[in-house]
Amino acid sequence: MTEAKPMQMNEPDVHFHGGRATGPVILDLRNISLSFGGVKALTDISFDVRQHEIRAIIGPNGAGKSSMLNVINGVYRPQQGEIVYRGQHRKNMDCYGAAKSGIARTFQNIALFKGMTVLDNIMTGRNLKMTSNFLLQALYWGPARREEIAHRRKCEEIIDFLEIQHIRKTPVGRLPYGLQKRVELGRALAAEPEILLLDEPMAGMNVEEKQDMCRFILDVNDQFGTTIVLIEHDMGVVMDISDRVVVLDYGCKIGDGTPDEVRGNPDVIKAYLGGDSGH
Ligand SMILES: Nc1ncnc2c1ncn2[C@@H]1O[C@H](COP(=O)(O)OP(=O)(O)OP(=O)(O)O)[C@@H](O)[C@H]1O
Repeated sequence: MTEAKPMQMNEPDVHFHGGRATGPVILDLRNISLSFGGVKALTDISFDVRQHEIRAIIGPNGAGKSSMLNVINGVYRPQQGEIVYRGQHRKNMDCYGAAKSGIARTFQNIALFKGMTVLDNIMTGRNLKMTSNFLLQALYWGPARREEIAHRRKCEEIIDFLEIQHIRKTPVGRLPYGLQKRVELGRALAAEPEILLLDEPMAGMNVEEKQDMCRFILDVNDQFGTTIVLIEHDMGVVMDISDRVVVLDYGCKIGDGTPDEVRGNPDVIKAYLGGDSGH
């Protein structure tokens, strides 16, 4: 994979959160409102994401977290507000366009091809990068063959990085849940995204699996320079790995800042302790 240039201390617009450097704003969500019929999923939400940042979105069930990720990757179009991505006002972008522009995501419920091997699942993440036409691919001839070899090499690099060499030929459906989540991360990484959206990457994992996943998220961010936006319910994980945290409740933003700032925010404490959110 292409390694990111290390962030220079004297670059303009470089910020430090918890000792790690983040760059200028890469994604700016301004006054986003989204409803489904009478249900207001998001009301006037604004926050930004800096390059190379690990940005968490937290909040009780039904707070609007997944809807927010779906707005970022073009699955939902908000009725109000604007999205500025890499300095450009993004209009009418669907999820294909978002993926093409460098935004990849994983899902709350694993969305892999269970009968296919780990390697083949990760290869599906390269689809957008494939340039040779269908006929050449079918004939497996010339440029198509060279291209496929290059894509496979990239996938093997990801497999090594995620330490899943031993299961590369195993059908995904036979793997334990924690490893399936890791394969899903691998598929998203295969697209070489600039921004990676992770929807509850640790859900359903045991402590050891969570530790592994945390390490991989930090390594992806560190070694490839990938900006990460994640939804996570495990507060220990969120507070440990995030640079900044945005807190939603009933579709409204009630907190935004460093883990320490958010931890001390009375509205956040009330949302988590005052209601029956179950967290
Ligand atoms: N496709 C949809 N159609 C109708 N209502 C929806 C849809 N998607 C989300 N909602 C509603 O929008 C609100 C926010 O839901 P969302 O799934 O974004 O919350 P969440 O914070 O991700 O919750 P959870 O932690 O339970 O995953 C909820 O009231 C939900 O019922």
